[in-house]
Amino acid sequence: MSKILITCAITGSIHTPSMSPYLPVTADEITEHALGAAEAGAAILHLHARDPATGQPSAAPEHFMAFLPRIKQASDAVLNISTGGSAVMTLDDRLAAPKRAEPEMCSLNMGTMNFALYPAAERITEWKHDWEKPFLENSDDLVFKNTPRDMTRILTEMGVERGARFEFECYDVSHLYMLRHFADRGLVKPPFFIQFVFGVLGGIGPDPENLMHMKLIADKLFGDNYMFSVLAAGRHQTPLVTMSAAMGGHVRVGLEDSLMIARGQLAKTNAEQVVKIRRIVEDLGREVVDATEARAMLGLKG
Ligand SMILES: C[C@H](N)CC(=O)CC(=O)O
Ligand SMILES: [Zn+2]
Repeated sequence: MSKILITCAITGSIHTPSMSPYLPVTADEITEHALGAAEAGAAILHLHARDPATGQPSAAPEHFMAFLPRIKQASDAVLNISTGGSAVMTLDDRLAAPKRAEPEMCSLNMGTMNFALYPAAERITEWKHDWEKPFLENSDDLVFKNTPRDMTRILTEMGVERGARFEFECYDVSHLYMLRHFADRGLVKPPFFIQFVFGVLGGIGPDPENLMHMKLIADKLFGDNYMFSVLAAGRHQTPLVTMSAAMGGHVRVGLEDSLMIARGQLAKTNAEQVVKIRRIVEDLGREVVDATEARAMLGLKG
């Protein structure tokens, strides 16, 4: 089986500080977690920022620039900056930091969808910050917006104008057809790095049959011109990313996607999840690629 690419998503914009004392929030914490994940074998670091005082998801370029140069200086890992940000942010907000940082890679969510986080609120009894409870509870009426016009703008301003390549986040089969549409329009060039996303309430369910189906349709739409990776939320993370590795795919882990390292046990670092998945994929006979190989595989600007 081919070599395997590990992505680590360091902090995200879904989990909140009251869910885990180990969620990195400050620039120091995000830098430390990112370097630890890279050291453990993650070739790509997927990055969001937070307000260091409150832990609230932030689009502010200064919050990103407080850790990006430090990570870049200390590691050759590929930096992948989110353009998804958080569903409560405008597109201008979401693009501010990526346009400022001009990274090699950005994420791109391939559609508009419900993004329900409120079930998580029901498990929390003590809140660290006032913003957390309303943020989670109001997600029952939250829409993550990425219309074809929004996606065209992101592809143009980050891809065409700044040379970034993309982690295409596909939360459903329909998102694969949307990517095909943009490929037919020549706005994206192969090889396509497609992240199958499972377990977000509003997207496709975290079932192995859905992973098989997503791959079946991606094979049909993109032939050999794509690589797939899998991420899955919470307790679905290890089973589904392991399945991806067994199917010849790539994997994404990190505290953005799951706060756990085992049933009922919080992960203390992002690196712990990278070490765990690395052991599993190497036991499956896969060879983990480093950042240089990842750049060659994905055709990054370096
Ligand atoms: C489910 C993940 N939060 C997908 C994600 O990482 C989206 C993005 O940042 O653009
Ligand atoms: Zn993200």
